[in-house]
Amino acid sequence: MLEVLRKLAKKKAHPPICSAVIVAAGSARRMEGIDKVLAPLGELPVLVHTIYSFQDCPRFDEIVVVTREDLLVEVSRICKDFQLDKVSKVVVGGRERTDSVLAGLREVRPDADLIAIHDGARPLAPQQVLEEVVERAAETGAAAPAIPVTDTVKRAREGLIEETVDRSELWTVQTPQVFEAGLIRAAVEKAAVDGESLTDECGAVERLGMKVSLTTGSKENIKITTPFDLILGEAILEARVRGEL
Ligand SMILES: Nc1ccn([C@@H]2O[C@H](COP(=O)(O)OP(=O)(O)OP(=O)(O)O)[C@@H](O)[C@H]2O)c(=O)n1
Ligand SMILES: C[C@](O)(CO)[C@H](O)COP(=O)(O)O
Repeated sequence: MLEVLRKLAKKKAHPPICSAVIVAAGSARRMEGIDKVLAPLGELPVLVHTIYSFQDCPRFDEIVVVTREDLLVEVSRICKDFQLDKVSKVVVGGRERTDSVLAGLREVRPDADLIAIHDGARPLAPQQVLEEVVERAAETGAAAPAIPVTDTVKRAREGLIEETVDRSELWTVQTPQVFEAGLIRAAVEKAAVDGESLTDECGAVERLGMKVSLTTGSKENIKITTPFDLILGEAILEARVRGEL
């Protein structure tokens, strides 16, 4: 089935229509009271950096932003004020990540060939990461950026090491994760029906028994998870201004 879709996509005269769903409807429990998607990073809110990455990337035709109900008006205003004209919809997410992804998928244009799911809390994804992951997904149907684990990894219980885990096959996976439109819709809908709580969308596709290709991630593509990540984000932006990154 996937093979057939792939061949059909290749036959299309146009480059794949690509939509991005940016999920920003979380409650930022690990941020010690900071509303991370609206927190300032450099001169701009985190979410504006995130949306700009996709606005600037010629591969993307449309952006759907998923937000919390209490931020709907503010996020819609921000998209207008910053002239983020690829944003076609701003919609309300749900309690679990999967609910938010589903809410976004429902608003994606029906003729999209590829859909990228990206964390609103990843504001600094380099263009090269976006380009490569879209290109690979167009070839294989599913791709995600990742970086190899470099620390030694231990499995521990109650503060005591039980074993050293072989890290040679371990990767930390990032977003955007890009999929053929039919595949990601089917995978996330099934995860929701099954009540699966997933931390990323590759997980939903893996559960269908499908393979996801890894592409080159970036250490700059941090996820703002704790307040310390805002300090890291500022340092990355400053290094970019100095031309060091
Ligand atoms: N129900 C949810 C949960 C998460 N997200 C989004 O998924 C991304 C990655 O999630 P995470 O970093 O865990 O964000 P939060 O869920 O907000 O953080 P926490 O787990 O600390 O509460 C974020 O952009 C977040 O807004 C979402 O849209 N809807
Ligand atoms: C999707 C993700 O960013 C990939 O690394 C990550 O799994 C999100 O995890 P979180 O627990 O919701 O922060």
